[in-house]
Amino acid sequence: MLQLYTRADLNALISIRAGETKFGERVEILSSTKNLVAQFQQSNAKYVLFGIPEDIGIRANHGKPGATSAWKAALKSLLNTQDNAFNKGKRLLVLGHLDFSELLERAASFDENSPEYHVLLSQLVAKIDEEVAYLVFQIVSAGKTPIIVGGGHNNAFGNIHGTALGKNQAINVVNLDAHSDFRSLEGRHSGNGFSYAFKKHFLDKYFIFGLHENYSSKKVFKTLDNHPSRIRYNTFEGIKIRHEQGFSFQLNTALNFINDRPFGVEIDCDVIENIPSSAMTPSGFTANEARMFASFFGKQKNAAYLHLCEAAPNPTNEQEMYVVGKLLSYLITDFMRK
Ligand SMILES: N=CN[C@@H](CCC(=O)O)C(=O)O
Repeated sequence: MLQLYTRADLNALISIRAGETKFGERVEILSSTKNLVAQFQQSNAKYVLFGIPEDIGIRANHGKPGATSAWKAALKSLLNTQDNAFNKGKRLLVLGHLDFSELLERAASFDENSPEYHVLLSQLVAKIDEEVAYLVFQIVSAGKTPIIVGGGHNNAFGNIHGTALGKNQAINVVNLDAHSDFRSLEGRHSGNGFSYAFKKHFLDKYFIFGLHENYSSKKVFKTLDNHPSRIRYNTFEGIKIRHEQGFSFQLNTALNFINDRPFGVEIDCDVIENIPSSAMTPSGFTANEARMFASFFGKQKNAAYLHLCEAAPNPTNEQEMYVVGKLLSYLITDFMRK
């Protein structure tokens, strides 16, 4: 269920300072969930931000839980950036979050040792898919660009589905990720959002940017290689370790591949070095390279949404919450820059 935020909710997160205006003081909000599409249409904001604090898809994919806390960290950090000529709060409508606490409770009640455990979790993920897709559809059909903070990468499926319905056509996606998330159609989880979207014809062309060569199976590579006109990828090792390809050149290669129709922009934080996530890595793109990616694709006319997912800061660790919040807030504001 969509949980809207009031001005008071946002103000409680903002450190107001005399003589300065914080980004959060300028963002738009909504006061009712009625007629969302009409309300979005009336808004002057180009972007609509919402969170998906859940990690059920990650659990269903045998991953390390914890992605529920990224949204809280991101929102606080974003609202406290400065509002200025570069960084304009009025361009963003902060909607709220999809509240899946009931599903999270159900997931926590399942017996991890039961042979049915992952199947039951997948069924909950399919419910999350429906709500994500419906909300994204409403935002996109009102002509706005959703910015979504997860949550697991399972939510790519709802994003692609909702955007395709809102645009009345299959869409393309560029995904900055160590993994393709193109696993088998074995029940929904965070490792198969793109394969399901492809199978259901919501996803036309898919470019994976920065795959880690050690973490995709032969089977997955074979599946990706089976669709050369619709699926392309480069690898982190090819770009950053062996220097076979330049980062900027690859940004343009990916854009040329996906720019023939609206495209989604996905960033899985497990591609960024030392960021707490289900598949945290000491070797990956830097925060600045992820920022370049968000900025580069955010500027494109066909950019239809931004999804930041899989960051999993420990909510009791202030330092982790601070670092992840700041990273996500940079990525959001880079994407929004003109
Ligand atoms: N979305 C992530 N997908 C990775 C899982 C990484 C992990 O959580 O360990 C995958 O399926 O391989």
